[in-house]
Amino acid sequence: MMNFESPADGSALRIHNLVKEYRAGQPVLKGINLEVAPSGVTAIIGPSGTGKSTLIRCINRLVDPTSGEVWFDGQDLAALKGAQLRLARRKIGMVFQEYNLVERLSVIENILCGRLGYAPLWRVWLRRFLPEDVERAFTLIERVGLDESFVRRRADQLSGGQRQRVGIARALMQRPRLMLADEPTSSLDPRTSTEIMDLLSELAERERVPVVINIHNVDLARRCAGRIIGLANGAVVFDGPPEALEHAHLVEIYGGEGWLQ
Ligand SMILES: Nc1ncnc2c1ncn2[C@@H]1O[C@H](COP(=O)(O)OP(=O)(O)OP(=O)(O)O)[C@@H](O)[C@H]1O
Repeated sequence: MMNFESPADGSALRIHNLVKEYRAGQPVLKGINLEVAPSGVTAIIGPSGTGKSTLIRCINRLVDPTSGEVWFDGQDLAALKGAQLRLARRKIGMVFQEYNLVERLSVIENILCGRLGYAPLWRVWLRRFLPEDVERAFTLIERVGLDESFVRRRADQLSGGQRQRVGIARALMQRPRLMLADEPTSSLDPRTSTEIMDLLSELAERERVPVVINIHNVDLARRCAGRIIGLANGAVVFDGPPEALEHAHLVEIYGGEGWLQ
């Protein structure tokens, strides 16, 4: 078998022959092979139910792959367990469609939650964060386009776009080596979706972190990603820059023709 142990070849992530079956004999992912460069935005597009979320979640092990390898930072994430998996996971920031904020906590506390994987339990329990973590949380509030007036606002008082900005800041708080975003704009209006995608793309460059995003909106994927991966029926059917994504590819990915006219 080929061995993809090291990212010394310049990839941040290498996925080899990844298979996921929720039911035995019915693979949702049918042997995915992918490499993600250490910078830039990669968008995964494809019809509903084709396995985009499953793919993203197999990377950080919110879903356990059935077989295959996920090489990241010198380790096969698919093979890790317990403490090793927790350590590896904290290097991967995750942004969710429904934000996954703690509603009754303030913006700053939600952002500081990004450090939970690093802090000893007693600090978490007493909510005593290190001054440098608090300072970084303040910096990130501005970096994601909010201002200091948001610091003490509770998460349940925010709009969808503001919540997603907090979700992104929380992921960045981990100082991640890779960011995953699972349909981060699906609950947002078109203008806010564009702003959030532009923000992710700007942060990918500024924070020098590769970002992999599942997204339904092909126009937004084209606008913000340097690379598009088209999934259909659990397999990669397109992999290239936005300029190379043509009508025929969209027909292959989504099927049919009428919707494209
Ligand atoms: N926990 C689960 N148990 C069983 N089947 C699941 C589970 N999660 C997802 N599936 C199935 O796996 C397939 C792929 O789902 P997945 O959510 O990965 O697709 P997707 O491309 O992200 O879809 P969408 O764009 O609608 O979110 C679907 O048929 C779905 O019903």
